[in-house]
Amino acid sequence: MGKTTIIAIAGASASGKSLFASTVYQELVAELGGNGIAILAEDAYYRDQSHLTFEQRQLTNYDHPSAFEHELLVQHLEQLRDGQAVAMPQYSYKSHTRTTETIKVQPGRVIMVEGILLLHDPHLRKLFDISVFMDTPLDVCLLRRMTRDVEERGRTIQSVAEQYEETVRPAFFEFILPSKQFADLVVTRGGQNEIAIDLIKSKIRQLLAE
Ligand SMILES: Nc1ncnc2c1ncn2[C@@H]1O[C@H](COP(=O)(O)OP(=O)(O)O)[C@@H](O)[C@H]1O
Ligand SMILES: Nc1ccn([C@@H]2O[C@H](COP(=O)(O)O)[C@@H](O)[C@H]2O)c(=O)n1
Repeated sequence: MGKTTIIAIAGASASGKSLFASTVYQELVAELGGNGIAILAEDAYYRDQSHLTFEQRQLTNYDHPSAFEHELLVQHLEQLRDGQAVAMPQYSYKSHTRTTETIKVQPGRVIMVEGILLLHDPHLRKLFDISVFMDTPLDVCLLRRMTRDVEERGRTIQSVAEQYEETVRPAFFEFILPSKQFADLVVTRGGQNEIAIDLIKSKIRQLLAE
């Protein structure tokens, strides 16, 4: 196998990172088959908190870099780059901790990883060959997060609003927005920007053909 290319997709919560990454992945898998492309989520690397009570887990700041086990993500990306499969943790937003399951991720010519603080961490940045930043207005992100977190993550509108004010918005300005300078490609209109999706797909097709 040739050199592995690692593509990072960063940006605010609910900016469309996961929709963007999964659209690129699914469309290429439908076209070329699953071999050669792998996809990881930074959220899977939230620290395990199974030793804490649910009430204690609710106090964690999930928008601060310390909430993530980036050391493990770095290790897994390095292993994938070196041709070894990894066991990606699985995370539950409802219980605020990892589940007991893991998913086996096979190495590929192209690895995509998406998450809010990927470009903030210099150790991770060193591993990325291509960095994308989803530049979606924060009010649009909040509205999308409100719907998604109530429908999919077991939250109430009030809890989403409180968390947004307390940690999500401050962390956006402290950590996420300043990391935009490290992106190669800045994408507007979230996970449905077809031109940006096509650009990344073309790049991946080209890498897979080399
Ligand atoms: N361009 C878009 N138009 C409409 N809805 C979108 C768009 N991009 C993302 N969404 C929706 O917004 C929500 C958050 O998107 P998601 O990809 O989960 O964001 P992130 O991974 O950045 O947190 C999801 O329900 C997704 O389907
Ligand atoms: N237990 C948790 C863990 C994370 N969050 C929030 O998730 C956001 C990051 O994920 P996205 O898919 O939205 O990028 C982050 O802003 C955390 O606040 C949470 O609410 N609970």
